[in-house]
Amino acid sequence: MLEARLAQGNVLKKVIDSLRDLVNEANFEFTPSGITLQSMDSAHVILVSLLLRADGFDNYRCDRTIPVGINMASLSKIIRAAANDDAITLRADDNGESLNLIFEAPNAGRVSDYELKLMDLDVEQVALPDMSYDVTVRMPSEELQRVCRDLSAVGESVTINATKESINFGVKGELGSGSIAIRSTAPVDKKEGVSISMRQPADVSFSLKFLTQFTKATPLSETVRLEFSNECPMLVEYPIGDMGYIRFYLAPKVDDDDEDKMWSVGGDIRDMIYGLWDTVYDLREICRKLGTRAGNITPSLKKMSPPTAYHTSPTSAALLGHFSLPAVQNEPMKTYAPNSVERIELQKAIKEMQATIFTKNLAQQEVCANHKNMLCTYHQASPELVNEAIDGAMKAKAGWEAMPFHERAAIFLKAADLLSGPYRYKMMAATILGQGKNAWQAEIDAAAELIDFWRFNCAFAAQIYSEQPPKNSPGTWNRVEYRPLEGFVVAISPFNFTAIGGNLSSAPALMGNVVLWKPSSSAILSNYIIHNVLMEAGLPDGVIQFIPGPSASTADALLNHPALAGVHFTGSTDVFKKIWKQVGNNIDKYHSYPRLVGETGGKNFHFIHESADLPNAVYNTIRSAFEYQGQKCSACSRVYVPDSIWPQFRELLQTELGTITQGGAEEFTAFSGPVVNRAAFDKIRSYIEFARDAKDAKIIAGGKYNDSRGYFIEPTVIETTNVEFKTMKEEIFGPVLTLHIAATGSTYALTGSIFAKDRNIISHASEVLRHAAGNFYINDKSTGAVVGQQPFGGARQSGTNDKAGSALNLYRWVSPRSIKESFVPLTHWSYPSNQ
Ligand SMILES: NC(=O)c1ccc[n+]([C@@H]2O[C@H](COP(=O)([O-])OP(=O)(O)OC[C@H]3O[C@@H](n4cnc5c(N)ncnc54)[C@H](O)[C@@H]3O)[C@@H](O)[C@H]2O)c1
Ligand SMILES: N[C@@H](CCC=O)C(=O)O
Repeated sequence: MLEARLAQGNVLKKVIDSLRDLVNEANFEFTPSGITLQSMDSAHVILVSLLLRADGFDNYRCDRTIPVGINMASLSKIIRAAANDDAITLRADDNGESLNLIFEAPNAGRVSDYELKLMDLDVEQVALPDMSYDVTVRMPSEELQRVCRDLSAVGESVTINATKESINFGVKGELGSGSIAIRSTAPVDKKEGVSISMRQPADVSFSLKFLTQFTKATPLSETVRLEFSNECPMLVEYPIGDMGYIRFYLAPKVDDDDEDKMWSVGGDIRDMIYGLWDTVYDLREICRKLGTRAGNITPSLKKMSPPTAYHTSPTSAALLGHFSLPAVQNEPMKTYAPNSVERIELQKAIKEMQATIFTKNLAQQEVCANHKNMLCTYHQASPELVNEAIDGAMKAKAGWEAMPFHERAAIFLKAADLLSGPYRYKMMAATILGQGKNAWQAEIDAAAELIDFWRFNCAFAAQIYSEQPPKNSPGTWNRVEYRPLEGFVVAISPFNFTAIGGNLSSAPALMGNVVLWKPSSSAILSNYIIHNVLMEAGLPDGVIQFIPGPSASTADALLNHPALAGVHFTGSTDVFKKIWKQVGNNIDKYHSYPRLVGETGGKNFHFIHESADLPNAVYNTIRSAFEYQGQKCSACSRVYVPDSIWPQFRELLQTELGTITQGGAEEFTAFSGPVVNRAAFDKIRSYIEFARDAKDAKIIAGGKYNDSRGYFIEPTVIETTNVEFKTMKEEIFGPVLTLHIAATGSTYALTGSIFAKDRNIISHASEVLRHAAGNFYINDKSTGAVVGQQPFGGARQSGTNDKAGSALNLYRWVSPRSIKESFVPLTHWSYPSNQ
């Protein structure tokens, strides 16, 4: 139910008058806090936004949001019947079928009652970014009206620029040209006169027709505010007393020669606004690239509505029950067999992504199976922007920390369901195209594992929160509270698992931390989709800040900040060591000791005993070494085969490798695909060439590569007689396997497998290899850990072994507080022994 009364009904008349020619049909929203309207013209050149606050009405009551679809011409006809000094009352029922307009003469001698039929409109709403512009001008609204009227006589478009002294309007047309300069007469903080504030110059060009139409709002306000930056929609705002405003946004004129320019999208204001959102994290960076200045959209940070006020309202933080989470199960995996529904849906998603995402310019993430195509354009954060993102996260911290656990968990459980359902194929398509996985590998990673991370982590977190001291002395109550860390957590993720990006960022967030997430430049699109899914699931703005950027400078900005409380890293050993050293060097700067969690490289082994089931050992070795082109940290890259079974092992391996198919995203039957990028291709190739030239090694399978279309490298097997051979020790991270007949130790200790039937051997190997692998397999391949089944992580140079997908990992993101409460007051300070 809405009832809104305005004694000065004339204001409403003027509002409708100013909108009449610009808006045909629109949804007004009547909300408890006021009336709003947003409308865009059909050509998407202008956007109108109206706000009338509830407290500006003499009487206002609205219990819930009611969208009211109105034909403006009809409304305008009715409202014209109100005299200028009439009071106007608007009344609408919840059913939204009609709107009553009641006009009362001042002495109540006349009361007119009209009923306007409402429409059911499906109108697109655009979320408007809160940006600040390079130039802000406040001037008398009549002056702007005059400028538009005068210049319209000469031409159709107006150029506007400003100096500190004046704002200048110029026009050119068939009959000649003209210009008007309006001088600055007042300081910026004064309401009268003309004031100009300028961060940097801007020179913009707009349609005069629309600008002139905007000036129909002149009777509403003595002043008007113009805000503009190059290549951005201009804002023209007429305040409506203290009650609200009418804002007009106008797309700049498009220069036809300029089609390749990022924002010259046919002058479409909707696309521009979406563009602003898309780039909200790094707008200034793009602008710098474009040689333009779009002012400082304060990145994601402004996008943040004020943090949800859990911390300000004691009742909203009340937890009035111990909620059991829904039981969690591993995500059932789909098979992608020929003609299955999932195969058809995934093929469709891959096609759609290829059709809509490839761009011809500013490309950064390639399609690795066809590197001429770019998967997405993305923009990199500058160090200043990273600092703003940190500030934004820190602003969101209090509200997030205070949100009860079951509310936080609900967000991640919902994200899991969104990914299991509507986002599954889109996420997989981005992983397939951008990171070079085939359907099954993408299913394992981008669907199942990430869903499992989100669901199981909620269950692990619930288990942690329920762990309480087992004992209480008489008259006391002991409790433990699992506080998030003081400061922010940095997540730095690798290219090779979409799920890892999602877990690195969301595990600390689930425990109440705010997170700055720097994704890998080779996994941008899939990781961006993860962020979108989390936002759609209800993650409050600012809690996880997604900040793609150049590795070193972004990491520097993050790691040098005094509020750094933790690093959740997965990637290569060298990079993690660098991070560790950097944190060590900065130790005096930080407010606390940052937690360092890093899962890093591996040199994973298959140990084949002569009692092994040979085909099982060979097939598992092929899967582990060559699925996803050996680009799993767990991939087998060295195999020990005793002399006695070597000929049979070798023969079967070579025969099977001869049947392996290789291809790109759409080739569902291909077992093997491309490696991720040029750097990986070159690195792997150099190892193959090293082996080809070596005296103590020979290539016994594969060894060819081709980067003419995508980064393809054949599954390659090197046999060596040197147990210390380079490819036996260094992580190659590609489809290259080295075989030797004797085992040796390694600085890495991530995964490893023993293949044997002899139980004594299995038992003995498990014993002696205890520290050789954080994930140890018996008669199974060294890859493919499943969340909730085999917590994952390695030791030695392979990482801190904090076991992703387990409670062990989540413990790293909390700082427990022990609380003891005494119920019985002391009656004296002395102890009995003092008597
Ligand atoms: N142990 C595990 O659980 C696990 C899982 C997946 C991948 N990995 C390892 O990751 C590596 C492959 O992934 P990758 O190529 O993306 O790794 P990488 O080390 O090149 O990059 C990982 C992340 O670190 C960032 N980075 C690069 N240089 C940096 C610097 N100087 N400071 C801070 N950050 C920097 C990258 O931009 C990326 O986001 C392999 O070594 C693999 O074994 C390990
Ligand atoms: N957890 C994955 C590896 C992740 C690293 O790339 C596996 O067990 O294969």
